[in-house]
Amino acid sequence: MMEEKQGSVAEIIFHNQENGYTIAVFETEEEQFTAVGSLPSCHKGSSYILRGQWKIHPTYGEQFAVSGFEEVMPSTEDGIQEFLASGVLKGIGKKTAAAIVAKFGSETFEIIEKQPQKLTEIDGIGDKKAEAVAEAFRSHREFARITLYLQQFGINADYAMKLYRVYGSDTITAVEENPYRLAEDIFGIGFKKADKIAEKMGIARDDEHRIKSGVKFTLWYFAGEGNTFLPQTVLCEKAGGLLEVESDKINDCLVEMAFQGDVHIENLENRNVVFLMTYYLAEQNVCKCLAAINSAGLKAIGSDLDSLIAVTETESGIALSENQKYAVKTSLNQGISVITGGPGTGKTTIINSIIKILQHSGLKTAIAAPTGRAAKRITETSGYEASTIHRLLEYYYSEGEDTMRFGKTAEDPLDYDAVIIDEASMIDLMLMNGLVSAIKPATRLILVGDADQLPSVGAGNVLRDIINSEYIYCVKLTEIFRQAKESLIVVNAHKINRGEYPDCNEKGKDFFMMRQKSEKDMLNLIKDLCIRRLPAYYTQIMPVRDIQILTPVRKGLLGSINLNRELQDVFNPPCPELEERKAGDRIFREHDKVMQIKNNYQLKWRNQEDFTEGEGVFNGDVGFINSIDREFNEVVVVFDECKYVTYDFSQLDELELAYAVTVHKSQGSEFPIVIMPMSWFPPVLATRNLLYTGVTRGKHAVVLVGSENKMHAMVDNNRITQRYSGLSVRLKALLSF
Ligand SMILES: Nc1ncnc2c1ncn2[C@@H]1O[C@H](COP(=O)(O)OP(=O)(O)OP(=O)(O)O)[C@@H](O)[C@H]1O
Repeated sequence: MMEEKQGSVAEIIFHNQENGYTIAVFETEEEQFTAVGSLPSCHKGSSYILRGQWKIHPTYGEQFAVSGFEEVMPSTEDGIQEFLASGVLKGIGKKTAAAIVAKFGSETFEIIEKQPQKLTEIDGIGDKKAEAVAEAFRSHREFARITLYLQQFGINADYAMKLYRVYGSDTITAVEENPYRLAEDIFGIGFKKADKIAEKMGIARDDEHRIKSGVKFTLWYFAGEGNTFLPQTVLCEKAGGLLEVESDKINDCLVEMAFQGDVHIENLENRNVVFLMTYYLAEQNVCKCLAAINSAGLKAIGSDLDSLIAVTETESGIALSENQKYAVKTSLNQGISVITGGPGTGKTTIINSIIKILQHSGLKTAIAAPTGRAAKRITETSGYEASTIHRLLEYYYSEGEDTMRFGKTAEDPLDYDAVIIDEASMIDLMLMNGLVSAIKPATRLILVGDADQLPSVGAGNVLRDIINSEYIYCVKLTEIFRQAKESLIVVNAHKINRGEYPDCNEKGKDFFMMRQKSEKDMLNLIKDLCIRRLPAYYTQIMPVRDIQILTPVRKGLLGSINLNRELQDVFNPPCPELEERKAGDRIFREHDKVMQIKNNYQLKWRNQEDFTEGEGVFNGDVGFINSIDREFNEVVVVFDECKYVTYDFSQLDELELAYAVTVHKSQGSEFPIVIMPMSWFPPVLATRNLLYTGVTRGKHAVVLVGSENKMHAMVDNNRITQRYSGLSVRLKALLSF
């Protein structure tokens, strides 16, 4: 039940300057209690009217959870003095506060706000300090007024602070003029939240700002699903459903948005399509750059290629097949080339050969991959130092723009004669745009990957679009080499890819199917495999680190959320020695295996082995919780066994438990042992493509648990989710030039 309390802060137990989260002891005339919630610029002695309700904390008992508040300015001289000395106004200590109140009494606030020059009558306060005190007081009052105003629209103090940081003293005007602006300007406020605020403000359903914001939200939402544009009819239908307005109104707004440069409308393959401007510009630029790189003259390779290939064959002891030789030659003779093939078809072998030839010819070469895990793997398998594409492009976080930028650009391009990118199927349109912008013509760009893997998480279908366009030379590798043939994982992956059912349970092999009928039995078997059966057979493994459960879905008994809950219980159960922290409906415990689920370019890490430091933790990075500190509200996670990253409790939404992850999230990673449940999953997800991607993540063993029929159904389901992307069409158009 909601209650209201008026009191003052007797003691601050915790206060986070960044988001205002506070735990404080409050005093009213009758009682003392602990209040918890967002109370920005809260100080000892501040008085408030608090709104909220009583909650029981399992460790700390009864607490008042604050949902709204109003600061009450003190009226007595003692109260004013305590306020001034509380630290709210920097530079005023106890002595100065006492002197000010002794001189101006109950008019103190009035003087500070309106006639600050009078403060110079006090010893130790000059003109500059007087103005600074006045400024701090005004902004404190202004923020209190803004917070109070925003509360009526359901905007809590945490968001009020974010708004105030962006709009400053114009916050109220900004919200009143167009609450939908918040969806674009404030991280954490999306269209739906902005729409709720607008509804409380009485803004009409067919208001122009509302429709434009809903259109952008729809385009962003579908970009999140992989699409760089939407056909106009689809956009009108989807945005119309969201906004509950007619298509005509949306079409009218679209025209205006196109004039304002928010969206781009064009006719692509005989239908009108709508792009968010950023994606349109990126697609255009990728085409332009690919055309420039493809047609530029190249620095010559040292001597004739056949003899150079022969040298690398002698060095490696591997005689390349004709197709492999063709791939090597193509990539060295063309501005851009693509080498694609499934597992064990010799991609790494070819990369090694290409690098050697480039080195023999004195050509400077860079090798990179879209993720840190993939880069690490290249370094391990090839012996050449590979980096992430982000690092190659010298990414940094631009404070002013509040976004990530690349240091390497068209103006300051990469200084290499060749750039080799592995795992190219994971590159999305925006990353490709960054990459090709920074590659100067006359550099060879060699894209290596498996086009049959799931496409990139981000928008675009870059590798497949490039291959389908036929604008760029592409070599397809199909032969599986002897050594790779010994692995049933490799052989079965190719079978799955061809639409054939995999062979299971050959003795002494690495690919197994363990049949179970009910989902509950599958779950129990997965747990048993993890804690008992697999560690007993593969005695070298560390189960939590080396066994990875991959599932198509997040929800349901066999979805990643529930699997994580169940596996946390067996791998890392509650224990009095282990600290834990609840975040939403998840519990994080010391030693838990966790995954970062968004790119954070600002998060700092420290390498405890070589004491280097840096910034940036990426979507898909897996680590372990080293410690949880309740006093400082911090969780320390170790990535790659040596990189320590500190998360504030308020950042825990960037982490998820990672005993089980979705196949989509596992792209680019390899795990010693992979377990995949084979149950009924929605057909849009349970595809051949997804099974293939999951199976190819396993290095030493793949165990499928569940129904063979369901596994067969996945192999039969050759549906490839259609992504709207214009890159292929644009590249095709270049063929006629
Ligand atoms: N021409 C060849 N003759 C004999 N063996 C070869 C040849 N090319 C590659 N191999 C061998 O085949 C195996 C797979 O090759 P490689 O690792 O290069 O493939 P890959 O496509 O990179 O595989 P993955 O995608 O699984 O990493 C390796 O053991 C490699 O030594």
